[in-house]
Amino acid sequence: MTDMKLTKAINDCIERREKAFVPYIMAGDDGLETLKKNILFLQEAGVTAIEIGIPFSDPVADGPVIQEAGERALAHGVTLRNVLKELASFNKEVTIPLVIMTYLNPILRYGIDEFIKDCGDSGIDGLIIPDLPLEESALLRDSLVGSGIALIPLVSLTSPPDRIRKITAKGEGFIYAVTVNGITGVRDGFDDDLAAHFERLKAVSPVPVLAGFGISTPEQVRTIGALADGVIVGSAIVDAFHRKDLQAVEALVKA
Ligand SMILES: O=P(O)(O)OC[C@@H](O)[C@@H](O)c1c[nH]c2ccccc12
Repeated sequence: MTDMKLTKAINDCIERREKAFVPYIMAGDDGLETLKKNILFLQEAGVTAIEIGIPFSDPVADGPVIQEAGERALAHGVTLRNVLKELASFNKEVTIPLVIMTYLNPILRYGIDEFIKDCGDSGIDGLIIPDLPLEESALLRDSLVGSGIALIPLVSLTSPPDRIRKITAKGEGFIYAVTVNGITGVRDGFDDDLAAHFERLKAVSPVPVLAGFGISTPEQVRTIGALADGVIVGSAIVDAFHRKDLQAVEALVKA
């Protein structure tokens, strides 16, 4: 599915010889009213799309910065349901694609069909569900047909070639290429083999390939961005918003 809004937005960047930049924010960190403010700020700064994290009690893939942001959001009573409702309230002001990142459990509790319908009303263009393996993805994939919402797969550094082929073949929106083994968070160095890994991924993927995990400085945005079609930055953005350091957010976008 290369005609989805999300894929188009990234392909437009590639055509302009730019890289896609997708920041991750924790929905409702420091209160649900920050959601609109942060999304409109990032849109104004020129990001390609935004990944909106839903706080969850058992965030197995998240490092400390995102875990703590999730705990703050949960303390403010933020749920998948009130995030979608809030997004729907200012949907018309948002022109860039929005992606929801959530673990599977909140979707199952919500009810799959109702969730997908509400995503449509809130202007959601993609889903990242880290604990939904390819083998189980039919669960959602079938209900998503015709919705225009992309199911974005994650590919890890250790995925063997055969699995990479299977995952990318079903890829929608973009491929989320995880650049480190382990949890999200700030990191100093990357695998020497990263360039070759991205070459292999881009060669088989029908949709753009974005790199995420451990990218936290403008310098890393440039070096890792050069290997992929763009980057996803989570912990560094979450941290900068929490410290109200909007200049740091902009520096990452501009890189
Ligand atoms: O925080 P980092 O290292 O910049 O990585 C991005 C990441 O935070 C974001 O995409 C994300 C947050 N939680 C996740 C869980 C799984 C996969 C991805 C994510």
